[in-house]
Amino acid sequence: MSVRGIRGAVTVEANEASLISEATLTMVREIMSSNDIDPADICSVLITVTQDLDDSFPAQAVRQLPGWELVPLMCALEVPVKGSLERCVRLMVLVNTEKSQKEIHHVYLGGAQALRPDLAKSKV
Ligand SMILES: C=C(O[C@@H]1C=C(C(=O)O)C=C[C@H]1O)C(=O)O
Repeated sequence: MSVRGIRGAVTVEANEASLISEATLTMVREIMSSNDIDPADICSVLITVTQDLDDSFPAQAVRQLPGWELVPLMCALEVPVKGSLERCVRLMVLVNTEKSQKEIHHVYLGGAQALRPDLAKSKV
């Protein structure tokens, strides 16, 4: 068993709490299903948001998912690099798994696919 990191990123249509929650949960569900993860095996989750998303804490939505009550969550601001992708929620999930690094599926959705086209396309 090793600790592996799984990355996710998704863009949000507008700075509204419901849209931030919806996009974040879509990304979380896709990470969980494509990597066959049980929330009890998650060590922690770091969520970053770009500065233009200030209508809610995405962690509050994630915590409502069944089985996620004890998963340690943390939100932070993404590095505000000039000209970088707007309205983006990023995730780093640390999980205990038997999978190798190559077997991990990272999830880039919507406009965030442009961040890592190499990962967005590949399903190892
Ligand atoms: C390219 C991304 O955006 C930024 C750059 C990263 C990188 O170069 O690896 C990782 C996270 C972000 O700080 C991404 O989210 O993948």
